[in-house]
Amino acid sequence: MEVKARAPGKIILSGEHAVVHGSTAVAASIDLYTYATISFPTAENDDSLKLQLKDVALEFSWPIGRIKEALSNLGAPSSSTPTSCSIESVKSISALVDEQNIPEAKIALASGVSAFLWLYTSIRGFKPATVVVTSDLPLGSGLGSSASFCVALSAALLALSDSVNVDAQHQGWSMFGEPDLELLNNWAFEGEKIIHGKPSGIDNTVSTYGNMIKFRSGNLTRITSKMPLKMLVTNTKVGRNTKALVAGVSVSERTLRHPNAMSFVFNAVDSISNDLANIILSPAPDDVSITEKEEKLEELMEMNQGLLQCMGVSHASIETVLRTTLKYKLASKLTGAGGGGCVLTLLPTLLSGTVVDKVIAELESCGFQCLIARIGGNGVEICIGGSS
Ligand SMILES: Nc1ncnc2c1ncn2[C@@H]1O[C@H](COP(=O)(O)OP(=O)(O)O)[C@@H](O)[C@H]1O
Ligand SMILES: C[C@@](O)(CCOP(=O)(O)O)CC(=O)O
Ligand SMILES: [Mg+2]
Repeated sequence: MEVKARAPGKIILSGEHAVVHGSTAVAASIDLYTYATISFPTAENDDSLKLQLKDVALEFSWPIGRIKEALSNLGAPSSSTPTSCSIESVKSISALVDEQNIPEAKIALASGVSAFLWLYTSIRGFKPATVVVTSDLPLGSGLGSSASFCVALSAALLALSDSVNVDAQHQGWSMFGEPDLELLNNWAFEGEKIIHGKPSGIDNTVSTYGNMIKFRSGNLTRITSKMPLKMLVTNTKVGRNTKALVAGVSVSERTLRHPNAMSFVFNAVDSISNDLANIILSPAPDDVSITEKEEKLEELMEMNQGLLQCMGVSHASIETVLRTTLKYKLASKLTGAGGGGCVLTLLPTLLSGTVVDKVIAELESCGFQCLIARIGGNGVEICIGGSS
């Protein structure tokens, strides 16, 4: 028996960082996924929990007895009640992760491994299994790999519990029902907290529900775009860590130093996100109105980028992408935590394919990697039997 879940990555069209401080943000799922597969030991004597992270070529194995000993305070698992990892459990889990000697160059992965251990033991308890994770997403680049990792794991784990309804006879990928999605999203948020420190919840929510959402203070509004939206995603390949950008060096510290100024910045972002959502939601019956709306979106993206710069999360590589796309009269903004990572560029409907090819060629000549993301699409899905 094998259970496989997949959860999409995301782009944030407007409002990253400010959303952590209570502003509205708009995000959409993209057709790049993280997959989590759980299978059970065949050998009777295999009493261990194994985690294989294929993208980073790392494998971990813990004897179940060792996990039980470290997390003896946990009690019976309660998959229907998402629970935060206590300070005491954080310490015990860190000890379990430290014992695995992750190479220094890959130490950023330790938080993901900790999130895995918390989700696994809280939802499934102390049972042996092998969990394999693979992803289409670049890790740590602003496309929400951490959230899709937590959503895919929560989905696969919950599918094996009594807390959700899954149709074991269904062939191929299937979606969860509404109450199950809420439970799964809340669990994924607990994992995302371990990776990010202080997440807003937008990434796990859009990965869970898919399509496009407006998000503010933990509440989501689903939105359906009334216009075609094509985005070029440029990965600067400059690595960074969301936790550090959210909490440490930049936004939160700047907010402490300049609370009034930053509250105006966050309010401006809130208005930009609401305006952006209204434009996307209003009907566009012909090419002229689509072009008008695209011009307004471009302006809002540029304004949002200016405010992200103001928050201190831009980067020289991001500025290079902005300058390059501007040469072709295209508007761009960073997406996700910034500090490197990915940049979004709106590709207007009437833009010729030749211009798109030229801008991509110029960006790639700078060492960046471009992709055109399909926006929207399903959120998390499950496949029992693992044939897909
Ligand atoms: N496929 C994966 N395999 C292992 N760890 C992952 C995977 N996807 C995400 N992670 C965890 O999430 C972290 C990256 O999250 P983050 O810094 O928030 O960037 P982003 O969410 O933009 O990709 C990684 O360092 C790792 O801990
Ligand atoms: C910066 C932030 O708004 C988005 C982070 O996205 P990512 O981890 O960089 O993909 C943080 C959050 O909302 O939790
Ligand atoms: Mg993340």
